Amino acid sequence: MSRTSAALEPPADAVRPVRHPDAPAPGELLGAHYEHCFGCGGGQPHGLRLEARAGEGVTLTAEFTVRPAHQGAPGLAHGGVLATALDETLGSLNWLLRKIAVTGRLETDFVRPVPVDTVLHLTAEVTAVAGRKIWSTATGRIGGPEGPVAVRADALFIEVKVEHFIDNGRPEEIRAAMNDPDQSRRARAFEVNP
Ligand SMILES: CCCCCCCCCC(=O)SCCNC(=O)CCNC(=O)[C@H](O)C(C)(C)COP(=O)(O)OP(=O)(O)OC[C@H]1O[C@@H](n2cnc3c(N)ncnc32)[C@H](O)[C@@H]1OP(=O)(O)O
Repeated sequence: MSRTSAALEPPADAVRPVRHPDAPAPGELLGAHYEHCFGCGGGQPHGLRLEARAGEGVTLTAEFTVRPAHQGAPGLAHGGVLATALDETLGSLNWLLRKIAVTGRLETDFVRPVPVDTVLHLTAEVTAVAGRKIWSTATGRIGGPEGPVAVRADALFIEVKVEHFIDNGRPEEIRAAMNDPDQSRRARAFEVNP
């Protein structure tokens, strides 16, 4: 299978990622970073409700159960939904670095069809960092954490300042997120150091 594009090959001067000292302990559930996130929030009726758990180093595991609302072909997960699960999993890794970053590029291989009711078992890790760029990779398996690979992705995240969201997001949601009395939830909505 073809490997990814040149933009997803870290340069020679890229460095190994460093887990932030305040990152959640290995095994700890990350929880939703924002209630209305389609990938992980509980406030989206048809959202993925993906659950990610910190791993060792800058790695994590995640699970997503394909529901009927996630179909593309009859009885099968939509490819865009699977890409969303990969994007959410990869995006969650940045919480272990305590960096605010958005997806710049996401390249996905769809290896096997994923039926409704299947649990997709994901693993992900940051592979390299250079300046504002963060390279990461994820794999999704079915039939169990050691089952056959169904999807995989490589990605480049770009670190941004919190103003990225404040300046570009719809004011209504930005205001609501910033006025959340819970400081930790307020911070996590934008993945900012609390
Ligand atoms: C907040 C919490 C999130 C928690 C998890 C959520 C998981 C889901 C994650 C997402 O889905 S985030 C939403 C989807 N992504 C976006 O909406 C991003 C939209 N794009 C942008 O806002 C800008 O294009 C971006 C911030 C990514 C880059 O713009 P900048 O003006 O800041 O950067 P610039 O264009 O100067 O590029 C900086 C470097 O990155 C490189 N780069 C930027 N975009 C790239 C790209 N798409 N592909 C490859 N390289 C890219 C660029 O070539 C350059 O490399 P060099 O430094 O080596 O010159």
